[in-house]
Amino acid sequence: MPDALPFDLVVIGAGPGGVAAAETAALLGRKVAIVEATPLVGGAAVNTGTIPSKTLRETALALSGVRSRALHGVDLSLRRGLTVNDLLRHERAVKATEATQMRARLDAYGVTVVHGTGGFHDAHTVRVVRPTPPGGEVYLRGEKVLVATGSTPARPTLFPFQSNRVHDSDELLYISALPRSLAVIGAGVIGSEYACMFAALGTRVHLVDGRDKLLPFLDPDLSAALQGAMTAGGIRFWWNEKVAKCDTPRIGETTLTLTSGAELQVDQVLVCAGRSARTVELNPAAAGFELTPKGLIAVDEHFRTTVPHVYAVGDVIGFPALASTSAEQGRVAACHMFGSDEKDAVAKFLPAGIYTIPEVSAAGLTEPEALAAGHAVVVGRADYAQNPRGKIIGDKSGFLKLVFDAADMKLLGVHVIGEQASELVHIGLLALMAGGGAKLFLDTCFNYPTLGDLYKLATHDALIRRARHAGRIPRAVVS
Ligand SMILES: Cc1cc2nc3c(=O)[nH]c(=O)nc-3n(C[C@H](O)[C@H](O)[C@H](O)COP(=O)(O)OP(=O)(O)OC[C@H]3O[C@@H](n4cnc5c(N)ncnc54)[C@H](O)[C@@H]3O)c2cc1C
Ligand SMILES: NC(=O)c1ccc[n+]([C@@H]2O[C@H](COP(=O)([O-])OP(=O)(O)OC[C@H]3O[C@@H](n4cnc5c(N)ncnc54)[C@H](O)[C@@H]3O)[C@@H](O)[C@H]2O)c1
Repeated sequence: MPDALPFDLVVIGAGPGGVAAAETAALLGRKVAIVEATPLVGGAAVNTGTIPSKTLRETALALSGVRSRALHGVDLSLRRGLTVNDLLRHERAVKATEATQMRARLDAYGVTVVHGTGGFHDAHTVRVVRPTPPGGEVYLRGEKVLVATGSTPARPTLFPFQSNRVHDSDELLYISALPRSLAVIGAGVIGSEYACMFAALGTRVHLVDGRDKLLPFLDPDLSAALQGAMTAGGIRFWWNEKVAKCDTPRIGETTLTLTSGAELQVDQVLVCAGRSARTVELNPAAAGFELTPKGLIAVDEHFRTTVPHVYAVGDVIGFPALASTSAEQGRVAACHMFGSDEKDAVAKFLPAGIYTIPEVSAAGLTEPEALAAGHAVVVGRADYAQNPRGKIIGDKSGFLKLVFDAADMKLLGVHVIGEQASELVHIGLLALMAGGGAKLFLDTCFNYPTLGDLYKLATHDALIRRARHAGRIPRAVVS
């Protein structure tokens, strides 16, 4: 082995987890190297997953006229001449800019970016195989090593991915034609988001899932509302179904035979059946740790593996496997390994933002979770249609649901479905972080007209329900 270049920290994988750890360690004055297998930094978040899918959604909303159709009598639909390039152009521009900016930030922080595939040579040394040409190997020695190699789409063997009409979520970004009809396999977050996007573009979408409920971790009111909106948007759900057979003739439509015997004829197939941790090139045995039976890396609350100077964050450690939480974990790991108390734990409340059409977002407890935890619960709901900004943007079905502890009116959970849900949730998220509740929302003066004002309306609703329950408010007498 040639001499290894010495660093305080060697990070393997430049997705949100690895980049956040590298930047944090650099800010703490440490000498950091980050190894990335692809030519661009940013990982799945920037290059194949989060940013691409959200950009495609935005483009689809604009091109299809879905947003403008909600406004009275305005239809700006451009769908007729839509090509796949119209859809993908903005996505390519946004992700390229984001990756370039992220790389520039790493350079500015003095982080050494090494292009190549990293794996353990021994517990402190990472061997990097450089892409050819020019090829070759580089060895990096880290006092600490952090693994943030992320995940790749699961590819069930039943599906002929060699066909150019059967895709996983990475390949979807290279389709050559918009699907006339599409079977999406897996109604998880990725499948639901892409199903909505294609339905908005006018593709006939079938959404197939082995389970019987849409995104079961959501508050049931939101899950039901989302399923209703997706159905109204033209998506056909196939619950308790898996694909038993997928026939892709060279010419003509693909036939999917489902476990019930039902047959679907579709133009293209998108498989979104979960993701697998990427550890194939890692060689963890050389570092002295093993993978779990599910192929993940087990860590403690500081994101340390069983080898104390080796840490792991992000998708490679499993749930919740989000860009937001991966970055959060990266910061905690970097602070812990260098003895900083700047950030000693991940945030107590982690939000979920799901970019379906309509968008859904939540933080804290759902109503059933709050009840199961023994709280006396009162909920407050406010519909976008009751709010002037909601009327202006033409969102007739969105709503905000707040879950309070009826005893002290502290907020336990916030749930939003509708335009800008993933932004609107942050008001409730901050209230959760601050231990606030009804008083905070009533004391706050919100801009008018804004969706933020829904917090006041939902709080009033909860207070009225609570007072009614206690018999303190008489019902209005209708004459
Ligand atoms: C379609 C889709 C949509 C998503 N939408 C959202 C969303 O809206 N919000 C959200 O929060 N999350 C979203 N996610 C999830 C999010 O993208 C991931 O949770 C996040 O990117 C994980 O970050 P990471 O740092 O763990 O790994 P990744 O982002 O996967 O990055 C890992 C990096 O490591 C590199 N690598 C792997 N092995 C090696 C090696 N041996 N040597 C060198 N480099 C290596 C890879 O090339 C990659 O660049 C989405 C994911 C997908 C697929
Ligand atoms: N907005 C966001 O936060 C966001 C967006 C996209 C992805 N992500 C992350 O990406 C990860 C992966 O998402 P995903 O949607 O691929 O996985 P997932 O595990 O969330 O969902 C997979 C779905 O596919 C179904 N399924 C699996 N195999 C099947 C089969 N053979 N036939 C029918 N149904 C089948 C499962 O029942 C499940 O509902 C998640 O961890 C998620 O957190 C997050």
